[in-house]
Amino acid sequence: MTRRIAVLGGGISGLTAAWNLASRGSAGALEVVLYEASSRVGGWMKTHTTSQGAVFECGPRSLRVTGHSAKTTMKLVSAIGLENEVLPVRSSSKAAQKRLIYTNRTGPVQLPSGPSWLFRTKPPFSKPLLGVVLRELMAKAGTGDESVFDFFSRRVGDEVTQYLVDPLCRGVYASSAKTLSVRSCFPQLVELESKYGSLVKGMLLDRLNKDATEVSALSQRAKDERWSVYTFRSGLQTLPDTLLTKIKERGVTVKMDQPCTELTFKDGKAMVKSGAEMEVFDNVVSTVSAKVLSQLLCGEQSQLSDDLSSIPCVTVGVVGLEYRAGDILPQDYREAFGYLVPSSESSRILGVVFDSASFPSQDRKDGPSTRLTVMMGGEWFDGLFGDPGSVREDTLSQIALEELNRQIGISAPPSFISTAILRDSIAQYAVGHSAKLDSISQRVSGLPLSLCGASYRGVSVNDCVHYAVEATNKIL
Ligand SMILES: Cc1cc2nc3c(=O)[nH]c(=O)nc-3n(C[C@H](O)[C@H](O)[C@H](O)COP(=O)(O)OP(=O)(O)OC[C@H]3O[C@@H](n4cnc5c(N)ncnc54)[C@H](O)[C@@H]3O)c2cc1C
Ligand SMILES: C=Cc1c2[nH]c(c1C)Cc1[nH]c(c(CCC(=O)O)c1C)Cc1[nH]c(c(C)c1CCC(=O)O)Cc1[nH]c(c(C)c1C=C)C2
Repeated sequence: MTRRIAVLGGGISGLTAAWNLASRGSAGALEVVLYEASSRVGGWMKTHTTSQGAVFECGPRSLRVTGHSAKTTMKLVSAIGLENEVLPVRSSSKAAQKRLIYTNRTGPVQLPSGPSWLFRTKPPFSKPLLGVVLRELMAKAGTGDESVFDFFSRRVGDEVTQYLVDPLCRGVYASSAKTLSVRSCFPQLVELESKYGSLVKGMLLDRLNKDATEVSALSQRAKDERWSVYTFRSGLQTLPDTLLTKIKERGVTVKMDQPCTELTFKDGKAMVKSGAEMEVFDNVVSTVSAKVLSQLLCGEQSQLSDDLSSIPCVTVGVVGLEYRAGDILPQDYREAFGYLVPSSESSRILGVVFDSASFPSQDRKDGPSTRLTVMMGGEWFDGLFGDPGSVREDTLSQIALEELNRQIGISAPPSFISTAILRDSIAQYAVGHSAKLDSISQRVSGLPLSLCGASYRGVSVNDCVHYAVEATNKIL
């Protein structure tokens, strides 16, 4: 008998889920229907190409090659025939090595790299970092879920946490180290602490343990050629666009502009309502955000709905800028990845990506230019700019230009500006997140419902792909 499976959402998680079901399920055994609320696939993955050929990413701009979930993405990239479209950044390049932080006192300075940091005092730090390493080796392990800030202050002290760890939280979760749960945001580090008693010791010893994940030709190439991150020649949207074509070829029904408006369960079946239409399925894979899913469930699942609605998301403002000069950035850090601003600094922006440094081939084709992306808001969006629904895009781009002028002295007018307010775009794994996940998985266990997507176990594209494959493998 044919099993009917609904996938809710056509972002990278939903497309991967549909692809895995359609390519691994035996012929005729599964019927897969994907519901997408909007008129395009990709979700937050969205590329805009100007008429002069410059590529601007509205959401994600590069994918990591290290870690378990990165291998799952590279396997997918190979399986759908995109190997030749990959555009890597090598680890040896300045864009991979030079990541900067900005403080009002120092301006942009390079993040620690290499042994010289151990013995010399370099800004913004007040001492050489050798003392921090020794302290880390001796620090006591913590108990229970704690904030990223508490975990690192205990292990490496407040200064390194403030200038190194907190900016990283802003550059991945758009929020502060004080809000986020270390267990949910950096589970590998908590594991190293509990296994080895020290992160430094753990990182050194763990190198000896081989990752047993099957290595695809692409991840072998990434390893041999020492890639750091990658995108695709025409931008990241190549991935969802290609997945859409491939899932259609494999018989998946894709319902565009058809949001799921209600999800109910009866007698082991799931009923998906979209407007006036209702369809019955044997399983549903939800990849929409926890907040959206909580609104689709009706009265009988009120406790599950409450748990889901307690996983928040923040809004990020993204201002893409192009300048008609190759030397708009100061010489010292022109080739860097970009800079992040710690939460302790007064700044109306989170950080700036120097896109041209990582991917110069995506610059416009008719002469020199520089592409930058200013990221704004996150946890601080409403406090700085007001209600995301009422903020004007040109207000955000004006603030971005003012901060670029104040922070790194760029006063020239850009030749192109693209501004997007991405509402509720980055899930927040606050302290207590893992307890919420336990409660959610208990409540879901009796239902024909699988959950994946950025709300639960990783916000990166790699994690979204990895957990979509894992969730659908369980159904298969
Ligand atoms: C500014 C920004 C920068 C980022 N940078 C990076 C980066 O550099 N590298 C990286 O790895 N990650 C990055 N990320 C994170 C990553 O892009 C996202 O976490 C990931 O794309 C989420 O994918 P998803 O499919 O889980 O969810 P989404 O992209 O949110 O997809 C969900 C889909 O569901 C649809 N939908 C919503 N409601 C319904 C409904 N009722 N019925 C049907 N469909 C519905 C939506 O329209 C959407 O298409 C970034 C994110 C942002 C916002
Ligand atoms: C300033 C805001 C943001 C910038 N990027 C993001 C935000 C909120 C979102 C984001 N960036 C990355 C990821 C995926 C994480 C992963 O595990 O793969 C997400 C959700 C990638 C990333 N960006 C930075 C780091 C250190 C990472 C981790 C992976 C990697 O090493 O490449 C740093 C960084 N992000 C931004 C800037 C300006 C910046 C550093 C200079 C923008």
